[in-house]
Amino acid sequence: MPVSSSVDGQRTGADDDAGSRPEGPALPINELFTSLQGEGTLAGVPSTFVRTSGCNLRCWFCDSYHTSWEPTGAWYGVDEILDEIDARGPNHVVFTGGEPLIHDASTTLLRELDDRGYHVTVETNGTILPEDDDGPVPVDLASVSPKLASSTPGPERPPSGGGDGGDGAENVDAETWAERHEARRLDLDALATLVDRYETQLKFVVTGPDDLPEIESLVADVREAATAEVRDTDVLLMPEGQTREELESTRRVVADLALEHGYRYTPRLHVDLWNDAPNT
Ligand SMILES: C[S@@+](CC[C@H](N)C(=O)[O-])C[C@H]1O[C@@H](n2cnc3c(N)ncnc32)[C@H](O)[C@@H]1O
Ligand SMILES: Nc1nc2[nH]cc(C(=O)O)c2c(=O)[nH]1
Ligand code: SF4
Ligand SMILES: [Mg+2]
Repeated sequence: MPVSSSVDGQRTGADDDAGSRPEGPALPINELFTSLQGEGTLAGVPSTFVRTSGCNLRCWFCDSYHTSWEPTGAWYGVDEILDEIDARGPNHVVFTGGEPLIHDASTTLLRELDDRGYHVTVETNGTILPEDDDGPVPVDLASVSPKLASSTPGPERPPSGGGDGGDGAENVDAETWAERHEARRLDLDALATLVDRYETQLKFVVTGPDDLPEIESLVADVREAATAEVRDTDVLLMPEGQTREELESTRRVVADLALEHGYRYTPRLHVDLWNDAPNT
């Protein structure tokens, strides 16, 4: 089984409560664990996962909604997070969330990880760039998952966990969040910049064949806007599903779509192995 740690939400208050937030660069951490990378081109590689709380989007299917609009966990100093990563074996680190790049201290952590020689994958929705006043930060693999129209929540597709949109920072109703999600979910300039700066995989969550026209049109737009090449095998189709049972009904359909369009298929290895258990 994957190994979780003391940085797994035992402290209280994933908010700005000065009493629980350490001085200096810090991140609200939902979970920190060691597992096999379950998704994408590095699937199967032992990796330390750092999952932050909070997100700028509200995908109805989010498998990590507890980090995004029901934030749990606590603030940890970047130094504490680095100590925990150093104490584990893997050279591969996966920085995820929530949306990890909404936090100012994400760039501090990423620069430190680069200095220490880790291979770092950033799992991001592609709406925010990993950069600060000192410029772009080093990332070994940008694992970008642009969100399609089929991710937008609505009355018939309420967000997982029934979240009403409260994200710890401000409380707005579900309808407002649906509008915000729709307005924010795609930023072509940010996607093109990620492709130009980093080794990038575009990892789409596919709910069914109706998603393919939007994927094809978005990939064409990114190719047009970016200078770097986007190969068909850099485009990954990932079946939507938080549980083995859900994946059972989507993965064959999505695998066939990948074959048909020449894109790459990615499994959700961790779901196959450990279903929807936390810290996996
Ligand atoms: C929880 S997100 C965190 C990183 C970032 N916010 C993002 O969306 O890319 C991690 C990965 O899980 C994917 N994901 C979330 N819910 C999913 C689901 N129900 N089925 C398949 N993939 C899902 C996301 O698209 C993303 O690739
Ligand atoms: N094993 C495992 N692999 C993953 N790859 C990306 C994940 C994520 O939630 O970002 C993830 C995850 O939650 N678990
Ligand atoms: S972008 Fe979507 S999938 Fe990623 S954490 Fe936010 S709500 Fe979840
Ligand atoms: Mg996950």
